[in-house]
Amino acid sequence: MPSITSATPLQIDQVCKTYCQGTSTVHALDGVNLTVQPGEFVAIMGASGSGKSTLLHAMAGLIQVDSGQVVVSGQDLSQLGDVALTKFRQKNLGIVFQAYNLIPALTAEENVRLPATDSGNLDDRVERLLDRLGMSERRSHRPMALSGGEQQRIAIARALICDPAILLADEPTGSLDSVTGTQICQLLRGLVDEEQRSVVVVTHEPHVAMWADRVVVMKDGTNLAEFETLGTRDPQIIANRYQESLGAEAVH
Ligand SMILES: Nc1ncnc2c1ncn2[C@@H]1O[C@H](COP(=O)(O)OP(=O)(O)OP(=O)(O)O)[C@@H](O)[C@H]1O
Repeated sequence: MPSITSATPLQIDQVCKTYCQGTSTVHALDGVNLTVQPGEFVAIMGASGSGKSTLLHAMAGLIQVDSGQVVVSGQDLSQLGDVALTKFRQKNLGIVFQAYNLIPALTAEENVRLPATDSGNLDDRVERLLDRLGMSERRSHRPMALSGGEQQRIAIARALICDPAILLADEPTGSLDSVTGTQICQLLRGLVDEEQRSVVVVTHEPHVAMWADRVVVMKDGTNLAEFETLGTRDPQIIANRYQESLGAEAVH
């Protein structure tokens, strides 16, 4: 296992999570290992039910794992109580969901400001983010008056307001048309290339995964295989590599 340093944004070591419902038991995560480097863009692919969202939620500290370690920027999340975990998450992780999860009663700008924990330079940070995401002109609109792509831009701005080193996104383009989805992927790529953030995206889509540096393939709660994209922006190549990976042995 690579050594954990505070500079390693994300280290997942032998993580297991089991759900029990009635008499049935689901091993949603079954010994997952994953390290995400600074300035790396990782896509997590896999069939429905393979454990992708559970893994992302474990990385975000949104669920407790049964065993194994989730270490974010040198901090083992299991060592934090609820309040400390919430504060740590706000400062160190940005999280984006398929459904945007904006507060309907607040304007776009108010949604972006909402998670800010310190007021230092807040106006400047909001301005820069709205500008960076091309949303300055739409700042006074409520979510209902924004397109899906605009809502996702605001959700990304909100996720970045505390300047986290890591952005986690669960199917961020799942509700968008392909042109808007590509714009969001380019934006995420820019956060890696221009700002050296680490980005982890859960996706079913090769045309989303192709923007990553590395694709991790999940199957039955394990990280079955992984491959580097080597800068190809060809979804067919990614789809072929993904299919080949499903025939591969587990990475452990
Ligand atoms: N809260 C829960 N309670 C019970 N079972 C759960 C819960 N969350 C996830 N599971 C189960 O764990 C397994 C993995 O689910 P998960 O949502 O991580 O898969 P996924 O790969 O993200 O699927 P999809 O692509 O359909 O979103 C599935 O069998 C799912 O039914």
